[in-house]
Amino acid sequence: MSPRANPGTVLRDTTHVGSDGEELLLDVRGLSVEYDTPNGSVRAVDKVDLQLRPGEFLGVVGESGCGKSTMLFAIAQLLNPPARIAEGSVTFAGRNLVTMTASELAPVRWRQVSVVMQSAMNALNPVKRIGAQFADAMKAHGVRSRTEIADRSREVMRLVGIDATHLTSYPHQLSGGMRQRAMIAMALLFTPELVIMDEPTSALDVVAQRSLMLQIKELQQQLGFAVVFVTHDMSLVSHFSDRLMVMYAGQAVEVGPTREVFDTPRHPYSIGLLDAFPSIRGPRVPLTGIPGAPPALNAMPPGCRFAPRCPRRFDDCDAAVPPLYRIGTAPQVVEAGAEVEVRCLLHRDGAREPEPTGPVPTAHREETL
Ligand SMILES: Nc1ncnc2c1ncn2[C@@H]1O[C@H](COP(=O)(O)OP(=O)(O)OP(=O)(O)O)[C@@H](O)[C@H]1O
Repeated sequence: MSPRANPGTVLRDTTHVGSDGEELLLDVRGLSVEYDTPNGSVRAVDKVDLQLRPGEFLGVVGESGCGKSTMLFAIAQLLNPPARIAEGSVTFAGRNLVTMTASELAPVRWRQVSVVMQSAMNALNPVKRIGAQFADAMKAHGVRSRTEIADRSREVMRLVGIDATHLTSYPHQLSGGMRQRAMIAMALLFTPELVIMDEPTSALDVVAQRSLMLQIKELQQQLGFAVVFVTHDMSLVSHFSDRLMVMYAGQAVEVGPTREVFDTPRHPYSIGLLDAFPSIRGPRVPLTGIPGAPPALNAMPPGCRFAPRCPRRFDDCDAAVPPLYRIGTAPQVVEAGAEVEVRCLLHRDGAREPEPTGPVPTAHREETL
C-alpha cells in the first residue's frame, strides 16, 4: 500500500495559494482566542498568523501559559467553552475551518488533520484495548471491513515501531513511550496531511524523548505530512523543525527558519529561552534564565508584553505593542518561509540598539522557568 493510499482516502489537492503566491496547507490569519471568566473575557491568543507549507515541520515554543495549547486547539477546532475563537481564520486546504459546521468538520478531522495530545494516558481510553480504540476510530470514519481495520491497525503499529501483538494490550500495559507511540499510530490511521502535536514527549525521560522525536521525524519524511509541534523546550525541536515560532503572552514574538532563530535569536525572549536549556553539543556553560513570569491575561502591559522582564527594555517599549518586523534580506530575494519576523523595537527600521539599562539578569533555570 502506498503511504498516502490508506483506508477510504480520496487523494485530493489540499493546498491553497497564500497572498504572496506560495503553496500553503495551513494559513492562519489574525487568530485570537478568549476565555470567558466571571470577571469578563481574557485573551490567551492574540492575532496570531501562521503559515504552513505541505510537509513542513513548525515548532512552536514558549513558556508554560504562553497560549501554545490554546492556539493548537483553536487550529484543530477543538476548543470548548469557556474558550472561544474571538476573531481570525484557519484556512486548511483552502477552507476556513472556523466557519465550518460540526458535520462539515467531521470528515476533515483525523482523515486530514489529526491531533496528538500531551499525555496518552489521558487521551486513550484506559478500559479499552488499543486495537479496539483504533477500530472505533476507523468505524467512526466509515471503514467497515474488519480485514481492512485489522490490516491498517497492524500497519500503523509497525510504522511507529510497536509489535502488533500490543493491539490487544490495554494502555496501562504499555510503557510511557509506547503509549505515546500508540497515540501517534492512532493519529496516522488515515495518513493526514497535518498532524498537530501538543508536547507529545513531555512526560518521557530524555532518552525516550529523543527516540520518539527521531521516530516522528522519520514518519513525517516517509509519509509527507506537515507538523505543528508545541513544546516549552526549544532545544528539543532544534534538530527536527524547519521553522520556529516563539510565543510569548499569546503573541508570536519571533518566527523564522529554525537554524536562523537558533544561531541568531533576535528577540530578547528567544535569547532567554535558548539560554535556559542546556545544549546537547558545545561547551558546558552555566544555564541562565528569564527572571519573573509571563503577565496575567487580565493585566497585560500596555506596550511590549515582554518589557517588564526584558534586559534590553527602553522607554519606547512601554508605548505600544510592537508589530512583527520582517527583517533580513529584502523580501523579494527571500525564498518563501525563509524570512525572519520579530516583534521587538530593537529591530524596527533604523532602530538604535541601546545598551541594557542594567546588568543582564541571570538566574538558574529551575528558579525561573
Ligand atoms: N479555562 C480557562 N479560563 C481562563 N484562562 C484559561 C483557561 N484555560 C487556560 N487559560 C489561560 O490561557 C493561557 C494560555 O494557556 P495554554 O495552556 O494555552 O498555555 P501553554 O503555553 O500551552 O501552556 P502549557 O505549556 O503549560 O500547556 C494561560 O494564561 C492560562 O492560564
